[in-house]
Amino acid sequence: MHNLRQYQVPLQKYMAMMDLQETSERLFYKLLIDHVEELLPVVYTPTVGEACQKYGSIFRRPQGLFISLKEKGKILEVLKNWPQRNIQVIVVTDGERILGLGDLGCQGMGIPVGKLSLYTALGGVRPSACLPVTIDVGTNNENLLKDEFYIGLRQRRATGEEYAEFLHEFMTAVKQIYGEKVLIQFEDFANHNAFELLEKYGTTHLVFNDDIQGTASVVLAGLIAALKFVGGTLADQRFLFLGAGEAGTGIAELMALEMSKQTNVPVEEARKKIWLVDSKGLIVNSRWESLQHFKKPWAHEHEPINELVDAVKAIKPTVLIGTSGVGRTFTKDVVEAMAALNDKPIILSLSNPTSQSECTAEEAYKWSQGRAIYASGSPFAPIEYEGKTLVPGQANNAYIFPGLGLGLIMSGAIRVHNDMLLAASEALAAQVTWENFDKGLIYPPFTNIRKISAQIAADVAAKAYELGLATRLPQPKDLVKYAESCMYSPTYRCYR
Ligand SMILES: O=C([O-])CC(=O)C(=O)O
Ligand SMILES: [Mg+2]
Repeated sequence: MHNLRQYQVPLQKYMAMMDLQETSERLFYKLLIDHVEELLPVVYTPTVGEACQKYGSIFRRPQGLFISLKEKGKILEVLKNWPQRNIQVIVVTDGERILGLGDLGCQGMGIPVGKLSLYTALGGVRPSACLPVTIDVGTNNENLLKDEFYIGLRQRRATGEEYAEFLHEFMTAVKQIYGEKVLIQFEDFANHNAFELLEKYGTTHLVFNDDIQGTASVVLAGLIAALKFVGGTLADQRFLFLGAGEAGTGIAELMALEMSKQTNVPVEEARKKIWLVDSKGLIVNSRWESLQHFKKPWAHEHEPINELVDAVKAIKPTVLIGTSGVGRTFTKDVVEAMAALNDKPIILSLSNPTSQSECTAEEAYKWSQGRAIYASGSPFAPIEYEGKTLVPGQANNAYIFPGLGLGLIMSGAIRVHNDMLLAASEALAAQVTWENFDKGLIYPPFTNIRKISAQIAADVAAKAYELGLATRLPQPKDLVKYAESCMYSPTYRCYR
């Protein structure tokens, strides 16, 4: 740690950590686990974003498996080149929508690598059971196509049937070589592929889209925790989203599902409490014809509104959620409008990395006179406000996917079910204490994350058994203990 702390620049720390992962995996994980709050922002959001942007020029080793269009027809053989055979989790991207940074082509590899290191550090999945994959079908990023250090195919993205066939070959090969119980996490695909892939493979593979489902589960957990302390139910809230992509519609759907369960109303009814704004304004019925299919459930009856601030004033939300991938969109007048409507406005600015955050923690507190309940996707430092220290929480997927993945693996689950996501949310929310909330937190600190992951894993596994989706029989008696016993730990012997 002393060594690492010599570096002032986050990207240098990142490179030093990547070198360490290569040369001494155990030490890498030992550091990451023992200093999780300090090192998470280095190996993961936000620094991983910059690393992906510069991936070609800081390239040292492949780190994961690149599967390019040139290997069409041979994907099974390519998978066999990977030195490990006993794979339990694959994180795969095609690099088209890396965080809120857009198309980074095959430089998106930083994301599967980073996410899988968290599977190990936070969720205890053995490093050798993790396989990072980047599918290279080209890039539409002109700067990368011209960049002499770009490491991927220099062609525009394959689309349509060519893309679908290539992905299908990959999905088929993965099941053939690793079996039915390998978990495939889709990460940072563009909207136009993400929803379809999840739907298409959800019935044949153990798949999970972190941007749609992981984000949803984390945000729902934060809201359940917040309501535990401020009072009220989900159904009492009015929600407004800026951004109607994977994260926005994913969160909205999971919340509607939870509301429908809590209050026994049909999910279509619950959806009416949730409003979304996209780049063309409030999503309303009159836009129906031109809406992408995943936005259609959110079109309600209202006159068109273009500006977010006007939508806030018209809809009067109690909760405002930013998932647009565009930074600085929660402007002063937007936050002030939320603060005028609510005693304790809940404001979540979820876009990543930090540069894309809808507003900073300081802005949310300052513009709401310290009243906002705020969390962000990328971390912000604590803020002093009128003598009180307010600690912004991090509403990041990293709270959920490692524990969820462990739960799926340890129960031998063969499909992911929405009820498992709800179980994960409730398990996470249950870990938030009054002491956390008093500081402004709607998530527990990351320092206890391995315990939290074990709890999430146990509850997810319990749900898998209940739903008849678990294949590891008989069911272990104490699932928390069992989860803990399954977790990889980078231990060192003590010789004196
Ligand atoms: O990586 C993160 O911090 C969360 C995430 O999945 C994304 O922003 O796409
Ligand atoms: Mg992502």
